[in-house]
Order: sequence, then structure tokens, then C-alpha cells
Amino acid sequence: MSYLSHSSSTAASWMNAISTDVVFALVGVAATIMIRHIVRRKNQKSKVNVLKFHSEEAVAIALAKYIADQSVKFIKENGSFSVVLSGGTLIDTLRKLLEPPYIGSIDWSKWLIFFLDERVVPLNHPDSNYKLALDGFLSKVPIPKSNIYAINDKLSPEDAADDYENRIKHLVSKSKLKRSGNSEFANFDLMLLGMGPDGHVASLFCWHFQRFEKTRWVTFIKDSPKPPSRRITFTFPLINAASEIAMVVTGEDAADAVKIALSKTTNSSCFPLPVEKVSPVGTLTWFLDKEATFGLSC
Ligand SMILES: O=C1O[C@H](COP(=O)(O)O)[C@@H](O)[C@H](O)[C@H]1O
Repeated sequence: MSYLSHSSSTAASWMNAISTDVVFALVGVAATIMIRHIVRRKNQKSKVNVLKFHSEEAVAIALAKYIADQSVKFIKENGSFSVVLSGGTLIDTLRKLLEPPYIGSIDWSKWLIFFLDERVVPLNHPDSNYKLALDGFLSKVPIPKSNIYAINDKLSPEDAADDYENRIKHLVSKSKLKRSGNSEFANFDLMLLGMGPDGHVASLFCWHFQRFEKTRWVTFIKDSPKPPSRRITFTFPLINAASEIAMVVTGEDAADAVKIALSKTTNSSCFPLPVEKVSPVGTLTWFLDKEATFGLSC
């Protein structure tokens, strides 16, 4: 009995010692995994391609082929192709998709369209990115209307951002959009980004806190330095959860920001430029014309 009670108390103290050791070991392993994960996220480097073309027309031709190839690839993989559009000059640069062979060969019925940023104005207002995309591109291709996700233009910027974020989350919960492997953010197949001469992308500007947002998917700005002032915008965590990002930049106005972003020169007034924060989990491909690369050494 005494042996039993001795051995059972020894066993108990062993168990205590073992369980304390096991707990410490497990905590250690968990901490190591977390630190490795954080370091990996911090060091995560996108695959970057820089494509330079002699003219804007050559950019438009190459961009159409690239998008058509991505469409085939993602439709084969997922049965759909989620595309996020910017406003600005990008829409005109999509014009070659409206011509043969692409207009007839792309499976437009599988495309899902979203807006990277939007001005909080009625959807038929000349400043609306939706109207720009509709007039210049979407009305000319057979993408089902129900696959085009415009913002709710009846809401305030705050509510429109919440509403757009919730609608994207809902599509993820219904498996209409994928979730990004490393995070809870939606994983869009392709984002088509433009860049302003000041290095802004989407409606994420220098000197404006929205560019530092870490948790929201979509946020709002009411004092955009570029008019109109009231906008909503994808945040960098959502942008960088994309599989493919095409950064489409043409014209000499953009050359300074392109030089800063690609030659990694520091910019004393705003460092880093918003465009330098674009770093998707997949591939970033720059499409540049001659004017936009003015000042780059190679
Ligand atoms: O205001 C905006 O500007 C950027 C850049 O436009 P761009 O005319 O210089 O190409 C655009 O990407 C964004 O969607 C738009 O809202």
C-alpha cells in the first residue's frame, strides 16, 4: 500500500514534472512557429516582373494577352475569374480586349468584376469609376450584370465601405471568392492597378492614414487630395492578398514615382510611396511604356 502510494505519488510528481515540461515545450514550439510565421510574412517577397514597352499601344496589346491568359488559367482552376478594376487611364488601356481574338475567345460569363476604389458619387456621375468602366469596357463585353459588383451609391462613405467589405466577405463565405492562404482576406485572382503621378494606388495616398490600415478590407476617405474627396478603397492587406497584380503605368507624369518604386531610391517627402507597398502573395507584373520608364537606368 505504502509502495503503491509512494509509487503513485512519484508517478504524480513525474506527471506534474512531465506535464509542466510538455506545456513549456509546446509553448516554445508554438512561439517558434508564430515567430517564423511573422518573419516569413515580413520577409514575404512577391515575384516581380517588370515589362517595358516602346509605346502605350504596345502596353495595351501585351496587357490584353496577359489578361486573356490569366482568364483561361483561373477559369480552369476555379471555374471563375475574379477581376478588380481601377479607374483612371487603366480602363482605356483595356481596349484591346474588345477586339478579336479576345472579344470572341474569352469566357466572359465566368468573370466577376469588383472595384479597387470608388468615388462616392451616383453611379451615373462623370466621376464614378463604375461609369468609366461601364462606358469604356463593361458595356462592350458579355459579363452578366449580376457578376458586376458596384458600390451602393446611396450610402455615406463610411457605410459604403462597410457595405462593400461585407458583400465581399459574404462572397468568401459562400465560396464565390477564395480566401487567401496566409490570412483571412479574400484572394482575388487579378487586380488591375493604375498609379497616380504622386505614387498613389487605389485611393491610398501619401499623408493619409488609410494606407496604414491593417485589419479593414475596405475603408473610406473624405479628404482625398485628388478630387472627388469622398471615396472608398481596398486596403493594402486586401490588395496584397491577390494572386496576380498588374501595375499598369503609362505616360511621363508617372516617371518619377516609377523610378522611386523600381530603383528603390528614397523619396524624402513621402517614404515609402503607396505604390511601394504593393506586394501580393502571388506575382506583381509592371506594364510600363517608354515615357513612364524615363529616368530608369535599365
Ligand atoms: O483617382 C484615381 O487615380 C488612380 C490613378 O489614375 P490615373 O488616371 O493616373 O491612371 C486610379 O488608379 C484610381 O482607381 C482612381 O480612383
